[in-house]
Amino acid sequence: MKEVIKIEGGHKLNGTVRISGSKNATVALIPASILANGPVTICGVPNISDVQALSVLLRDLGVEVVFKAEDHIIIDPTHMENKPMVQEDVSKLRASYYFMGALLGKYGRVEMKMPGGCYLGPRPIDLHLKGFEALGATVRNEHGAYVIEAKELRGTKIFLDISSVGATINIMMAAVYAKGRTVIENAAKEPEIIDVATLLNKMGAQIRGVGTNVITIDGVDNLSGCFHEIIPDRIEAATYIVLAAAAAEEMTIENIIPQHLESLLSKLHEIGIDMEVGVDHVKIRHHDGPLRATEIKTLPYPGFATDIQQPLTALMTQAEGQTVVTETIYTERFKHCHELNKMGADINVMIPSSFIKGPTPLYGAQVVATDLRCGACLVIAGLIAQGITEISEIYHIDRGYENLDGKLNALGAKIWREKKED
Ligand SMILES: CC(=O)N[C@H]1[C@@H](OP(=O)(O)OP(=O)(O)OC[C@H]2O[C@@H](n3ccc(=O)[nH]c3=O)[C@H](O)[C@@H]2O)O[C@H](CO)[C@@H](O)[C@@H]1O
Ligand SMILES: C=C(OP(=O)(O)O)C(=O)O
Repeated sequence: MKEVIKIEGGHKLNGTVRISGSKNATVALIPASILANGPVTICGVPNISDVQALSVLLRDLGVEVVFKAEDHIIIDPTHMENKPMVQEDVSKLRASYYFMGALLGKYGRVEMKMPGGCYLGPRPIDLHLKGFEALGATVRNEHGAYVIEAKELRGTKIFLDISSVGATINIMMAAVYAKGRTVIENAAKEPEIIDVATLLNKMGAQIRGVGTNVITIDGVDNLSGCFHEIIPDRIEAATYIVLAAAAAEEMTIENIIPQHLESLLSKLHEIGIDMEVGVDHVKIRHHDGPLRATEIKTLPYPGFATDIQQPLTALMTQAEGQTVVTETIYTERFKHCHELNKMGADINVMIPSSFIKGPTPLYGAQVVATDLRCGACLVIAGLIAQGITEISEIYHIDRGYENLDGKLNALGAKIWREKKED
């Protein structure tokens, strides 16, 4: 039996939605916790399947994991054992690659295969591996698994050819116990990287420069347990903001950091969305009259996030004129366009761009969540479509959106899950 999400479109949304802790921060904070030599408590942990998958990986390594209250997790690595990572669990998500940096940093050895996660075109990890090698590790491939080992990790200067989020975090984790100083140049600047460095510094690490493109890590001998609260999820926030712009009368999105969303908010202002930005919330009101088409180019933070272009595409089907989305991070990240066309959209993809002609009415159809943010895009399209939309492959959506159906139904949407024969 497989599960699908069904949405009856056309219901106007009203009310307030609270944004959960950041998926992309959480999935790095959890592996980073094993670098401590005592229990780490993290609060604001979203209830998503990526977190469940990571807790299985932790328990495989003998780490004690306790879920407390609603959103607290206690991770105690005191009795952990470094052994090869179980492939089936590793391939469930992208972020399992953070165990490479964390285990290498703590034990000088890690053995695991390629991580999973959304297929957005090729997603190599060469920059992570080059970074580990620069720190003194050897990397070899044994029967399809990476074996990364080092007698001693030594600080050095590492220039990233691409400012990769994953490579920046992974090298930072591998370097916290290295001898001497590591400098990462052309480092990524995403807010989730700052969150991970904040956790590591609370444990006792010496990391400076996060949020700029030069990060300096001075190796230390010991890291201790600590308490940390995760930043709000800027991609979940963006999804609900776009969804409100598409389908709400009046909706407030709360528990957000508006500075993390500036590239989106300025784009929404440009296309004519009526919004009020507060210290920790955004209020969106129904827009009378046509939205303006625009041009969007995805870029590393603080530029327009690639994870947001897919949800935004659903809204842009309702704008007057032609919107052009150009992907510079994952040039093949356009599968959602094909699904939207099944619902009546008029989108032409010529990699690395999509050309969205609007406005086009959307109609309920059977569509596939080919990846996480494609799923978010189809949910938004389903909310404004006439009739019923059925979305399959929804395990992608559950990787990154906490209680999506509950949050939307509380706002007045009609969304539910059904089991179907395979
Ligand atoms: C768990 C997590 O945080 N996922 C996010 C993270 O993914 P992830 O960390 O995998 O993305 P990266 O920032 O590493 O990727 C950026 C670009 O660099 C390339 N690259 C990356 C590493 C490498 O070794 N070699 C290489 O060529 C990638 O193919 C891509 O074109 O950042 C992406 C870009 O903001 C987001 O879409 C993902 O949601
Ligand atoms: C691509 C994403 O996730 P991951 O890197 O975990 O596959 C995403 O969050 O949009």
